[in-house]
Amino acid sequence: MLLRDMPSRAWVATVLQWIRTIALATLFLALGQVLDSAIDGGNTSAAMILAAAAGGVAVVCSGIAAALPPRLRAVEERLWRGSGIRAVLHRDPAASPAPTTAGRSGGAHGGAPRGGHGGAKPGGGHAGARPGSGHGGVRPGGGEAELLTGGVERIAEYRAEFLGPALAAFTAPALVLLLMGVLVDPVIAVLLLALVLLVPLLVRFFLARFRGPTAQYRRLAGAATSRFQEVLRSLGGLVLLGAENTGRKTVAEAAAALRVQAVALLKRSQLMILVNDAVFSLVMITATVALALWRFQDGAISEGDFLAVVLLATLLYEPIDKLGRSFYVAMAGRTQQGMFTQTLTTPGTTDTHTTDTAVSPTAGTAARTSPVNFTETESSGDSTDPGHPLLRLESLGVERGGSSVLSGLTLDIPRGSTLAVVGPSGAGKSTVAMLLQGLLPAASGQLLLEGRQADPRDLQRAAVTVAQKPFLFSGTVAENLRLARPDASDEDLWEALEKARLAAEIAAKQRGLATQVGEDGGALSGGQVRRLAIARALLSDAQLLIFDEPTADLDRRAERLVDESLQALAGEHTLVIIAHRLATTRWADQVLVLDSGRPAGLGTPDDLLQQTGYYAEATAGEGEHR
Ligand SMILES: Nc1ncnc2c1ncn2[C@@H]1O[C@H](COP(=O)(O)OP(=O)(O)OP(=O)(O)O)[C@@H](O)[C@H]1O
Repeated sequence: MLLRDMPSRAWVATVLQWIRTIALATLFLALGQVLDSAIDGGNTSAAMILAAAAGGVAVVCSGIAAALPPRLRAVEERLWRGSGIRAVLHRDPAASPAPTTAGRSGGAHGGAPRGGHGGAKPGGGHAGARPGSGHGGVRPGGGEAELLTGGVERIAEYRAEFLGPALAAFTAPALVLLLMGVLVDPVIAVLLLALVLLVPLLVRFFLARFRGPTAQYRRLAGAATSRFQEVLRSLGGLVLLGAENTGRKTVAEAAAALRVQAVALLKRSQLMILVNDAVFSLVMITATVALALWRFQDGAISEGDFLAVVLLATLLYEPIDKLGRSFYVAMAGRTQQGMFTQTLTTPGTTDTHTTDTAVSPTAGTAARTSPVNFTETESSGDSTDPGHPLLRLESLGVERGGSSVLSGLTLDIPRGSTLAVVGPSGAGKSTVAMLLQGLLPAASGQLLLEGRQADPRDLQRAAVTVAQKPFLFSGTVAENLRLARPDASDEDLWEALEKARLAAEIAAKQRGLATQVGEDGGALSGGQVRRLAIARALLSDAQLLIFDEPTADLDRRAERLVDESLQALAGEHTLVIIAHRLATTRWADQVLVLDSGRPAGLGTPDDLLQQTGYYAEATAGEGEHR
């Protein structure tokens, strides 16, 4: 357990602690010799020099061993947080960076995360890139935000500051007892060994007792953060509705639940400290003194040996002492590490269309316990099979919340074609988008990607969704674009902007690609934000680009520009456009009309306009309102 999680650099602290233990044992043995020599009237100087030297080594090793973990902790924090952020980013179809090659400091299993791809499932239902949600989709959910902040700190503390010293502390008794057995008295050493062997049993007992409450505490902390974020995000709406108190109550309830769990956890911690200090150390010292007295009275050991044995015993309860002091660090760190790996890198849950590495879908237990186990897989991005349409849907059905929301959907989406999906509210348009992006499973029928049965991971890699309100990070235009391809040159960025019909407007800005934008767009208009998201999606090299109501809430001019930018992609890219405004579907190759979860029409815009039905009626209605 310890070894698997331990970063390789933490071994330095472990080795230093081992040297310190041997030095301290040497010091105690030398002090025993000093006492014996003093009693016998012999020369004590050699033993005193040895004691002083050993003491010096112990002090130096302790100093270095104490200085190392905080540095390692900073490295671990950076790597884990980087890995988590990348996993979240990769979930956003419009923000899927190609892999970087950040450093790797770990051993075979326990290394720090490297810049690979974390699979990421829509975090606890809050953060997924739900195409129809109208949100950017990249924001981490509350639980994930908690993981990426406090969680990462706990993980780094556990891996960098607990594991190395803990391993040293747990193995130190073996060294001490060996020295005691060889140099003082094997009988005392063997009997104390029996007592020391109780430690692993105690550790198991407490681990089992703490695991549940710690995990529960972390879950509640995540839920509280999530509620808080939700309330913050919807504060404006809540105020308008006069419902601030509801928001306040929600947060207060989550905080109260967290408080109760925190108190329960503290109580258990106190119990642990009591067991450590009052029981184990007392038992250990009493037993050692009793054994030493017994052996001394039998004449088996000298006064000096007696002193050495008692002093050496103080090194024996180091493991339980360490455990008592840092138990919470270990439990919190392990729990967070497990949650981090599950939430941000669970195999088979996401990782969009990335171009060269991905989480192994078959990753085993080791992979699930550490986000470092990214395996290289082949890109699915470029493989094309001209014999098949890019996507084929055969009698597809989808269920949500236990009810059928889509059924009997059959259609082909050829490579380079544009499909517009239209229909009244609740017809199932977003459901189709989620299905095509691998975010919802098919309940019936089949979905073929290039002629092969597509599983959600294939679809997540192949498709990218540009959400209705794309999320921009605080940073420059270039930084926001490079989320999709970190190694893109400025030329690549301009090319993508050109295709998205945004290049001229960015070039006209004083700072060009270095123009600062923010979460709300900053220097950009709503339409420009959407075209920036289109450019970002283009940079990702996805096979399928899904646009979720790309022109919703835009004025006519902005709508026209976004529409032009989409048209410019037609033919070269495979597009699926979820459209409210039918004007944006006029140039589509085929239009799918949905009604109450069933296909109510499929054809070219012209064909559908000739027929009576939703498409013709809604198009006419739109014309009247313009
Ligand atoms: N999370 C969910 N759980 C259960 N049912 C859902 C869920 N989300 C949507 N639905 C239902 O699925 C059906 C299709 O919803 P969907 O969001 O795909 O419609 P839509 O055409 O995109 O609607 P809109 O234009 O209003 O966004 C609706 O009946 C809706 O109530």
